[in-house]
Amino acid sequence: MTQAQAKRFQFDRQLWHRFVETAQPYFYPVGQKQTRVFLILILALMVVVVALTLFLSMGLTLWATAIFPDFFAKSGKGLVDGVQSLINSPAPWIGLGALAIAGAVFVSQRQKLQQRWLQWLLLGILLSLLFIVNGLNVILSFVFRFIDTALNGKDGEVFWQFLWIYGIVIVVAIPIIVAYRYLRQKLGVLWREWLTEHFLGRYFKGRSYYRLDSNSAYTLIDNPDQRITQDIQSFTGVTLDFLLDILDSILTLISFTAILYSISQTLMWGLIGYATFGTVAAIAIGTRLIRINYEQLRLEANFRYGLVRVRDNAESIAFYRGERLERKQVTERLLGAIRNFNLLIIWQALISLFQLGYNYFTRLIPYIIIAPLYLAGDLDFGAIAQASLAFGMVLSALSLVTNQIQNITEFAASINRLGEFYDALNGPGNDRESSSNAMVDHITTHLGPTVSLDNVTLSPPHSSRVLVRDLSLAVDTGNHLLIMGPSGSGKSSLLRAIAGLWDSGQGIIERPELADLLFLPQRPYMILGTLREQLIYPSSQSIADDDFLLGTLKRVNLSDLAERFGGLDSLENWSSVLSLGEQQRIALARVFINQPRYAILDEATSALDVDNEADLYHALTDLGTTFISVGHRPTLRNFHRQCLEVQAEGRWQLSSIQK
Ligand SMILES: Nc1ncnc2c1ncn2[C@@H]1O[C@H](COP(=O)(O)OP(=O)(O)OP(=O)(O)O)[C@@H](O)[C@H]1O
Repeated sequence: MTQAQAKRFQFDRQLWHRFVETAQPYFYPVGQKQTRVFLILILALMVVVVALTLFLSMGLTLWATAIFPDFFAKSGKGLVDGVQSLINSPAPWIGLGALAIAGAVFVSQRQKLQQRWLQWLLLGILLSLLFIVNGLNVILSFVFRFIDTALNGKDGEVFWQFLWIYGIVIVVAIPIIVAYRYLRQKLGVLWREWLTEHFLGRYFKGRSYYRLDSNSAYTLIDNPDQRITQDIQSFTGVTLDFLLDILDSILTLISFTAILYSISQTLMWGLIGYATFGTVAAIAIGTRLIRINYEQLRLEANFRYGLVRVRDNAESIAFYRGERLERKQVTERLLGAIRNFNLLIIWQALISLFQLGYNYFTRLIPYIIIAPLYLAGDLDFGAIAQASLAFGMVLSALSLVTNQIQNITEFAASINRLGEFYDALNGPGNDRESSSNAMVDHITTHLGPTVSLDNVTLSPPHSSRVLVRDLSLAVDTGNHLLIMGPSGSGKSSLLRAIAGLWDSGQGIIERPELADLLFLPQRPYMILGTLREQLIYPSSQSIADDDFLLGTLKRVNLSDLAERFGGLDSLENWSSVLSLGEQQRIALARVFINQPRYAILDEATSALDVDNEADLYHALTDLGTTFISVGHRPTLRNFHRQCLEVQAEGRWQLSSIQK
């Protein structure tokens, strides 16, 4: 593994940048220095939530005191006094000031936050619910303390009173907790939908899906499908989980550390030291897991793709009776995933060993420290249980990283996969730059009224082999060109260069906008959709009425097709229910329907009989479309005006065809 590769699997700045690049856009535009503003906005949101919760809890306490004055006078005196002194302190004014500042921060960013208010609102509600759940936990810790102490002191009245309070708190808490969980998932789903669209937009823009060449041995981006599906889903879900868990831990720390501090300072400081040690150790062990998790995601995706290929090529495999080899290949992919998984569970076991030791051992500590205080009469009985509860809460808050290290490393792996993908999608030619071909010049494409090539030398990607050297030709309107030559000489490659798919080499290609050209590739491509969508492809909206579509089917000799399958809106797996010749005729029908200025036909009639082929070429000539065809049959010469013969080692010969 190179040093650069090893760097992909560390907790470092690059991982942080990748995380921010992927996570931020849903909430705030990404760009230079924008992350700071984004973090300030999160802080402002927290300030709003804290201030509102402060006012809410003060208001609720005053309201409850007015309704149950006797109870609060007897049992809740401390709380009422606390709230009264809070009201008389500068806290409410500070709260109001903080609210105003936080509000101003949001207002100042309103333009950049356009269409992003829903996510901020949901995040705000989630944070508020989180605060409330935390507050309820603190109340419960006191309720139990009073229950235990009342039991120990045999005070029946107080005992029953607090049992009632417990019941009431639970009735309030359950719907809040359920709403909190629901909203957390809801925000995750909305975010996933947005982020997936965001990636899909880039994946299809500038033909990135082709440029990434994800099935090639040179690719940096394997299995984009898995990155767009599984990686994004886990990214959004886990980011929210972690964000809220971290905030929850901070709140728990603030509320329960105060309780713990009031019971025993030694216990609190010891705990903080212990948790710091645990976190550092967990990160050190966990770093190794990032790479293993990354590999696991890749190998699982390879395995799944192996099976998808079998499904897509079922008929060819069945003809060849290639089951044994296919099964062997799929099994090898499975074994690759299993081997890595075995490594993963060994490391997980090692981490569990550390985590369990860490967690079990600490359970004893509060008793060891608190019991002597109780036995000496310095603490009431309920304080022991409260101290253990507070200790447990603070410990779990401080041990977030230690306890979640496996999930964190899985998360880091998916951040890396998404980050790499994002970089590759955003930087045109990023992957090409890293290839050995980086020094080779590129063919330049200009827009012009007709197709012409000027001194074009063309090579396949990642190769120094020359397919054609210094080729110049012009295909003016109506001056149809036929390209011939031995198999593998570079005929289809020339078409790829005209389409802008390949640009390794030199020279200039002039062509109209791609929207004015229609390429029919060598292997007919049938989309997933209805017969109508099939015919109008690559247009996505209806560009012709039913009569025209049925007339075109007749023109390409498929007049019974619509009837055979139940109309233009019938849905089939067209690539398996149509013969190759029928698929080629559907592809030609697309030329009649879309009526491009140039049709580029790569052996597009190779599966048709000679008469059918002649009919279709005559119809194409009548249409007024200029065509460039690649083919082997000598009869094709009858329909073209010039012929390019591609020969070995980059040589070629251009001649006009005399009628
Ligand atoms: N993605 C690729 N990377 C590297 N080389 C490629 C790639 N695709 C095709 N080639 C090579 O480029 C050469 C030209 O391929 P091309 O498809 O243009 O041949 P062709 O003349 O159209 O052949 P045929 O008549 O058999 O369709 C072939 O030797 C092929 O192996």
